[in-house]
Amino acid sequence: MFLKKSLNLLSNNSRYYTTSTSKSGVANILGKVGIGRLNHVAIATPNLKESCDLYRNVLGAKVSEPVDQVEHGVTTVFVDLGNTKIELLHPIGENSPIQNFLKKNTSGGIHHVCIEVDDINHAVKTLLDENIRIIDPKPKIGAHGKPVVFLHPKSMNGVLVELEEK
Ligand SMILES: C[C@@H](C(=O)O)C(=O)SCCNC(=O)CCNC(=O)[C@H](O)C(C)(C)COP(=O)(O)OP(=O)(O)OC[C@H]1O[C@@H](n2cnc3c(N)ncnc32)[C@H](O)[C@@H]1OP(=O)(O)O
Ligand SMILES: [Co+2]
Repeated sequence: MFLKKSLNLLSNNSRYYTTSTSKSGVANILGKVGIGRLNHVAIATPNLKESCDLYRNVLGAKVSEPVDQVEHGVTTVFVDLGNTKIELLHPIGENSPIQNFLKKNTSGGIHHVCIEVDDINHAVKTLLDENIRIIDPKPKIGAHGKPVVFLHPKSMNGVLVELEEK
C-alpha cells in the first residue's frame, strides 16, 4: 500500500485515494502537479575541484564553471549528461543547508533530485493541500534562473526533492 501510495504520488495522471482527507474534502489527490522530466541529480561534495576534475578529466564530461548561489548557501557546478545533469554542490559557509549532510556523509553523496513542474505555485498549493512538507513554500530563484522549492525528505520516502518550474 505504501509503495502504491508513493507511486501514485509521483504520477501526474493518476488519482489516488488516501485515508486522510485533503482540504477539498474526500481525498482526491494531486490533480495535476504537472510533474515533468528529471532536471538534475545533485551530489554534495567535500571537494568541488576534485569532483570537477573527476567528471571532466576522468569521465570526459562537459563541466561548467563553479557559480556561487549565495541565497542557497552553495556553490554549484553542472555536469552535462545530455538527457539530464549532475549538480555538484559545495557548501558556502557554516550555515549552508548542506553542512549537516556532509558531516554525516564525509565522502559526499547524492543530496537531492530535481524534477521539473509546469507551474510551481500550482504545485506548491496542490502539495500543501496534501500535507506534503515543503521546506519553504515561497519559491526561490534557483541555479537556472527559475523558481524552485524543496519537498522535505520525510514526505518523499527519504529523498529530498527539488521542484523547478519549466
Ligand atoms: C541551487 C539550487 C538549484 O539546484 O537550483 C539547489 O539545489 S540549492 C541546494 C541546497 N539547498 C537545499 O538543500 C535546501 C533544502 N534543504 C534543506 O533545507 C536542508 O538540507 C534539510 C532538508 C531541511 C535538512 O537539513 P539538515 O540536514 O540540517 O537537518 P537534519 O539533519 O535535522 O535532517 C532532518 C532529517 O532529514 C534527513 N535529511 C537531511 N538531508 C537529507 C537529504 N539530502 N536527503 C535525504 N534525507 C535528508 C536527515 O537524515 C534527518 O533525518 P532523520 O531525522 O531520520 O535523521
Ligand atoms: Co538543485
